[in-house]
Amino acid sequence: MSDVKPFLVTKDLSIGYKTKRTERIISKHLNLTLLPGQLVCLLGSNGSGKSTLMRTIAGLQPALEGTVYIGQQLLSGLKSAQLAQTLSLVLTERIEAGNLTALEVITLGRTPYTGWLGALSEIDHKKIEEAILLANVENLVNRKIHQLSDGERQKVMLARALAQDTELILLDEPTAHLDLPNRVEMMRLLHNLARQTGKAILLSTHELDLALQAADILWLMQQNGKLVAGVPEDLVLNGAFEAAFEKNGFFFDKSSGTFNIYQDVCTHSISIAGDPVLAFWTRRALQREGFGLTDDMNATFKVRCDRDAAGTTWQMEWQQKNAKYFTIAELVAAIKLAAK
Ligand SMILES: Nc1ncnc2c1ncn2[C@@H]1O[C@H](COP(=O)(O)OP(=O)(O)OP(=O)(O)O)[C@@H](O)[C@H]1O
Repeated sequence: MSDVKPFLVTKDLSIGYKTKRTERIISKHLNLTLLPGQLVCLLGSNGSGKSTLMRTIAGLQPALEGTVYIGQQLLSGLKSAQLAQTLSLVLTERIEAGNLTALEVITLGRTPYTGWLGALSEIDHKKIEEAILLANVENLVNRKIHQLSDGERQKVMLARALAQDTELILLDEPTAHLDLPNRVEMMRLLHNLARQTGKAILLSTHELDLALQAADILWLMQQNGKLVAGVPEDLVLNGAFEAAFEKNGFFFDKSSGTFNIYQDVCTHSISIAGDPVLAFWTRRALQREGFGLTDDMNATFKVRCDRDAAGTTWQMEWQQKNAKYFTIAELVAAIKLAAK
């Protein structure tokens, strides 16, 4: 057994909403652990309870039952100043930062140590500088926060959390509003940060692909209210990942690690061999057309794709016939014709 001390532990935690008359349990019996240096992605379909769990862990809403330990201490016993030195929370909503510059917002991350408008010590300055470098926002520090793009502001808010220098960082949908390159960059940044700094990072996201690649551990909120935790690849192979997002009209393709919106509608089967990149994109085009793909040697159409200095070719065999094509468009057109 490892003797690494977790930064976060939940014991038999129930999360949800309570009024005088009603209680709505979103998830219960949550026994979760977050270790130093771990990047954990919290995934689940809309309304499954991700924000509720994040808010409960951050102490923004009470647990219905059970306990949350931050470090070795009970969350409910921590004073807000102590909590702010242990846990930082980055939300997606636009913050009201008036006319502040990015540097001033990042500096606010030191408030738990300096007090409101307190003088900055040498350590504070050092932590702010480190945070700016880690979050890669050197070029933004003198800009007004309200003049930044969503992606730029999101990185500044991460820098503020880093300046707060807590063991635990919680981020609610940090990639919302970002374009694809910035989503990839943010995930890579968070992945590297966990590794470099030993902080534990928990983020909720709808970026299934990126989470599968970047997370050390996934927390999957299932449709039945249960939460399954594990290494991404294990959750894919044991079907838990697929089950969390089960819906009619698409399925998770374990062989490519992507959700597939197409369903086989054609009875003919096709096998594809050869160059793996060409095979991948050929498969995509054929699935869109509704063809079933197989590894079976007895497939109706056998395609072999190759790439060399002369270019790309698709060789197809069917019913003792043989033909060669030079684009996917030509291949698909030929198969559609032959399959009629
Ligand atoms: N203040 C509230 N009072 C009662 N129920 C609430 C409250 N806020 C959220 N809920 C309900 O709790 C459930 C979980 O909501 P939550 O916002 O945690 O889901 P989520 O996984 O973050 O969703 P999304 O992916 O859409 O952001 C939902 O059914 C929601 O309607």
